[in-house]
Amino acid sequence: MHFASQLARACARHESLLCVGLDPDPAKFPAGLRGDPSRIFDFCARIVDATKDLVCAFKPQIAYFAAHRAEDQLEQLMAYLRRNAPEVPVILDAKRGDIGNTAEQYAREAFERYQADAVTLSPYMGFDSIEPYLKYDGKGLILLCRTSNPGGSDLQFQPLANGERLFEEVARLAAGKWNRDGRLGLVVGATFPAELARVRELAPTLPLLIPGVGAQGGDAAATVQAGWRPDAPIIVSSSRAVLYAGSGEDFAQQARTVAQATRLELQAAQKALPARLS
Ligand SMILES: O=c1ccn([C@@H]2O[C@H](COP(=O)(O)O)[C@@H](O)[C@H]2O)c(=O)[nH]1
Repeated sequence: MHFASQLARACARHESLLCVGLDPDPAKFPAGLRGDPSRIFDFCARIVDATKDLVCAFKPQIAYFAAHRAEDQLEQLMAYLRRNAPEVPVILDAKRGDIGNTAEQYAREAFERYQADAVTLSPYMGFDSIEPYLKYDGKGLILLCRTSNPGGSDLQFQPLANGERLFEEVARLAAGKWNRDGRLGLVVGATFPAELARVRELAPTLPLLIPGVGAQGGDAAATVQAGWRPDAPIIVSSSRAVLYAGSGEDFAQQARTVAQATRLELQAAQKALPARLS
């Protein structure tokens, strides 16, 4: 199934715009698992079980697995997600970007090895670095546009000859000539609601993956206001605030409590939108 359809179904079925980011850091694990990289899968599986009915997507971040030589546990987690939460699309956060023949290998990694439904990519090497991923039918490609970190402005805010800023050009390309079969989306940080609104203007229907609520301090209500429209999906991602909500035996229950609160905050913001927007 097409990534956009999977996402729309999961959003509707779970009445949720929330994505839980799976960034497993053994140093932050609860007592009993703490400091043990061989328990990465176990930790993530408990979080998945506790939140799978509350989310529109999961987003494992590949670095947290690779850094601990735990790619096998990422494979195990992807298989677990397919078995236990088949209705929830999985976005592999890998931020890949390279020349075509290397990109082919990264695409194979994301879509064949890990069987992700979508992958995050850096667009700064141009369209030929994106093209190999398009060979995988139905898969979503989510391009970095206006990232959530303060240093994102260093390059993404650079003005171009036409007066627009670089992130605006990325949004235009993704909504226009690069979006050959409607499978592109954009990453925009919740920490910059004004730019989020600008990206929504330039890319009125593209799915936006929005990290930055929770630990980075982005405002959930402002995010919905700036980015969500009924025909314009947003995927609001939170990792640490959910994963490490508790450090005791009840950590998964604590994660659920925070995920549920964030989901409800996003729902309330949807309902508060003026009728002309919703
Ligand atoms: O602009 C971006 C793009 C990606 N990320 C990733 O999202 C999560 C955020 O984690 P939190 O704990 O919720 O802050 C993490 O995996 C980043 O690599 C981002 O933060 N900003």
